[in-house]
Amino acid sequence: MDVDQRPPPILEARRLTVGWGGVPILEDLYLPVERGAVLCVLGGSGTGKSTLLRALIGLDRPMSGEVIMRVEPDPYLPPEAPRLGVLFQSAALFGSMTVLENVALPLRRWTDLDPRAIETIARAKLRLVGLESYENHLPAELSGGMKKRAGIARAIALEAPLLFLDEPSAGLDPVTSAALDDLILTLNRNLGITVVIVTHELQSVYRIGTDCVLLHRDTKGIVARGRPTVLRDKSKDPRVRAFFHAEHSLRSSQSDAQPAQVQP
Ligand SMILES: Nc1ncnc2c1ncn2[C@@H]1O[C@H](COP(=O)(O)OP(=O)(O)OP(=O)(O)O)[C@@H](O)[C@H]1O
Repeated sequence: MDVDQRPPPILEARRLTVGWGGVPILEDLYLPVERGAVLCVLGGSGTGKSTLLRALIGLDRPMSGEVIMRVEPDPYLPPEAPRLGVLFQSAALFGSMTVLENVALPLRRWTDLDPRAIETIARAKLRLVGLESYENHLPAELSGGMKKRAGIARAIALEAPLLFLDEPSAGLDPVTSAALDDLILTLNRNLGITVVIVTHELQSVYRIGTDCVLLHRDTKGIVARGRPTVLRDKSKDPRVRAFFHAEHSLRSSQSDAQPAQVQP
């Protein structure tokens, strides 16, 4: 018998049911996330991608099931400090603080480093995301893409090994969006950060995704899982083909069959 030599998943949702007001949106989900993956969560509008993300990061309590996160404790942080980073669609920067202060915030909250050390670390994170010249700007003075970069710098300020991104390219032009993809790849490949990303942008999925799950309203679950280009090219499932090829709409759930935006 083969013995599975792979390390256990860094994140594992087991028998997870999530929903609102007692009504399940996704039921009995099993979702392991491999260490080092860039997992794209895909699905039509309203299939529960954001709801799932909120449960995975512990922001909302699932109706049932559990989420197991296997990350090493950081000896320099208190045990209750977050070990995951999150970038919401809005980037959620504090408008009255400079970019540097925004990035320094988690360090001020969770470490007892002196202010100069905190500034040094925050500057290093800004350099990593290409915003070193903007540390004294206010968020309102940044473009959409820069705000996302600042949000990512803050999300990784505490060296989180897991990063969750909710539609990072929303509202960005294709060039800015591609540059953001490059940054996500750098974080993944150079720093080893595991990424879970909700996105509608298929070009981005093909560029950065090592793995993806396709959610579907009919089954309230995952209808396909695998490497995005493999699902696109090999799947015979009409729901998967509809999503990746925009060939036909689904008989049973019209809105769910809307394909992701395919750029030329
Ligand atoms: N705060 C909320 N309260 C009640 N219902 C909600 C809430 N947020 C989402 N829902 C419902 O849960 C379902 C799934 O929504 P969710 O935002 O998770 O889907 P999604 O796949 O992320 O959609 P989209 O791609 O349009 O962002 C929808 O029917 C939505 O109306």
